[in-house]
Amino acid sequence: MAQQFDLVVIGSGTAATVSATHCRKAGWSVAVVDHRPYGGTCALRGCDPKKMLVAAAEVMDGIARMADVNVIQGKASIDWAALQRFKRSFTDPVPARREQMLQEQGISTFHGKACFTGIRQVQIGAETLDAKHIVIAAGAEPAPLPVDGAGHLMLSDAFLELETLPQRLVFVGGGFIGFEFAHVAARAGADVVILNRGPHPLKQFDPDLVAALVERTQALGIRVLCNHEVRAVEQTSDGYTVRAASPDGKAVFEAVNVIHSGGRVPAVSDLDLEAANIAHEGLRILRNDFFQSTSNPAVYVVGDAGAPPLPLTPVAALEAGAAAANLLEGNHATVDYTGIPTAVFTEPVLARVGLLEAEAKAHGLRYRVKHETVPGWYSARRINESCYAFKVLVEDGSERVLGAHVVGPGAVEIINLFGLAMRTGLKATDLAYATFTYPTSASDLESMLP
Ligand SMILES: Cc1cc2nc3c(=O)[nH]c(=O)nc-3n(C[C@H](O)[C@H](O)[C@H](O)COP(=O)(O)OP(=O)(O)OC[C@H]3O[C@@H](n4cnc5c(N)ncnc54)[C@H](O)[C@@H]3O)c2cc1C
Ligand SMILES: NC(=O)c1ccc[n+]([C@@H]2O[C@H](COP(=O)([O-])OP(=O)(O)OC[C@H]3O[C@@H](n4cnc5c(N)ncnc54)[C@H](O)[C@@H]3O)[C@@H](O)[C@H]2O)c1
Repeated sequence: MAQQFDLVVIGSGTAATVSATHCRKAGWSVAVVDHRPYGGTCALRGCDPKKMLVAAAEVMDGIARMADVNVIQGKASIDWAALQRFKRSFTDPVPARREQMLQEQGISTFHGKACFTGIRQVQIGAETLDAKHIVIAAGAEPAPLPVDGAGHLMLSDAFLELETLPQRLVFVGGGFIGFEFAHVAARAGADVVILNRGPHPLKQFDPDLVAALVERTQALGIRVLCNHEVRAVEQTSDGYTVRAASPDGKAVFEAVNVIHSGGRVPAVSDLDLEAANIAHEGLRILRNDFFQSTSNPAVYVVGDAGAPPLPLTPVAALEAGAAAANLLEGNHATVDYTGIPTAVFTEPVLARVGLLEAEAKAHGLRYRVKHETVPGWYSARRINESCYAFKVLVEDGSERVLGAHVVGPGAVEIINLFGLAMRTGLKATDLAYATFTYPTSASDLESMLP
């Protein structure tokens, strides 16, 4: 006999938790299902564990910068096993706590892989759930790469769990994961190569600031090779051989581990979307502005599973909140993606909010721009940081901030302030009026305005 619910949510990550708890608070009967430990990518296999590892890299970088000016004497090193234990002190309790939190609210929790067996029906192993509504919050997974021996690629989940750090690593892809993990691994003493298919690594970011970060990355001993498309990974007696197509023909690299950092796609291929008449183009479910399937009105799709414009945790939460409001009160809530910041947690951080200069040009906007490289500014000098640059675009007439881009100390918090301005309609003149404590990264902001 099928169990009946007002709402079944597939996933237990950020998007799932937000939509499930909102609907439960309104009195709906709600079920959540996940086939992996409860908590989702951000808390267990993404943002949070990654930034625990970054914490050690930050300290190592600070020591290296101060040692360069003879302020720090002696050597420090990362004890990788201890770092992993420290990380697990955060991640290990997450699944039980998340499931308990849901259950305490009266949400039923299921374990197993869900797939559709009807318009409003989901199967989990031997259990059948009938639902008035279903939210797909199944997240994303590493993209299948057309690489011979792709099965040898280590996934980001496994990298974050490594008990010992291999001495030689190759990253397949120069995006978020490649750069963030490479910066951690290099600070922990590994020999690291990033191979990127196209000419532009981190292509979502300002190319001038990416160039500054690449220079800083290479100064750490990390080799960043563009126009290197990985074609094959072969197992050897002590690791792997990586073969890539390169401008010079073929390039060959040896590594103990080869890590997949070549992009992620919505994790919807096992859901049997056809069984529920859910229209899709490839792995992109067709949804309207209210996050509802265009072909099955009982189904909403949110977070990474819906291929959002920015596959980030805060976006998953925003979409799930809007979808829950639409489920409860009828379709009315959309998400404004303006002014949502994003950052690459290298050391130093590269961050962005709003439009790239090329996008502002393509939109035909009239703007002025200030782009400077400022390692001489006090915030950078104080910590002997050589990489500090920014680019800020302000629209002529309206004085709206169109886009802001920073690489360097405090970049992420500066970008958060620009994001606040963009989301709340503060003008560049308002930002200039603000008075921040000195000397801080925020107090650099005024000098960044064009
Ligand atoms: C290494 C890494 C680092 C990241 N760092 C950041 C960062 O610093 N900042 C940031 O904002 N974003 C970061 N992200 C992205 C962020 O983690 C995601 O955008 C966010 O977690 C998406 O949340 P979600 O709820 O949509 O999906 P998820 O959190 O991925 O949850 C989906 C859940 O659904 C489950 N599931 C899937 N299919 C089924 C099924 N058929 N049946 C049952 N359960 C199923 C999965 O097991 C998973 O638990 C990072 C991602 C990675 C991989
Ligand atoms: N700080 C953050 O917010 C953060 C951190 C990590 C991951 N994430 C999320 O995870 C997603 C996936 O991250 P990612 O780094 O895997 O993807 P990405 O899209 O950022 O970068 C993938 C890169 O791999 C390259 N590539 C693909 N196939 C290749 C091949 N065969 N050889 C060489 N290069 C190849 C692509 O050209 C691209 O530059 C991100 O889009 C982001 O949404 C976010």
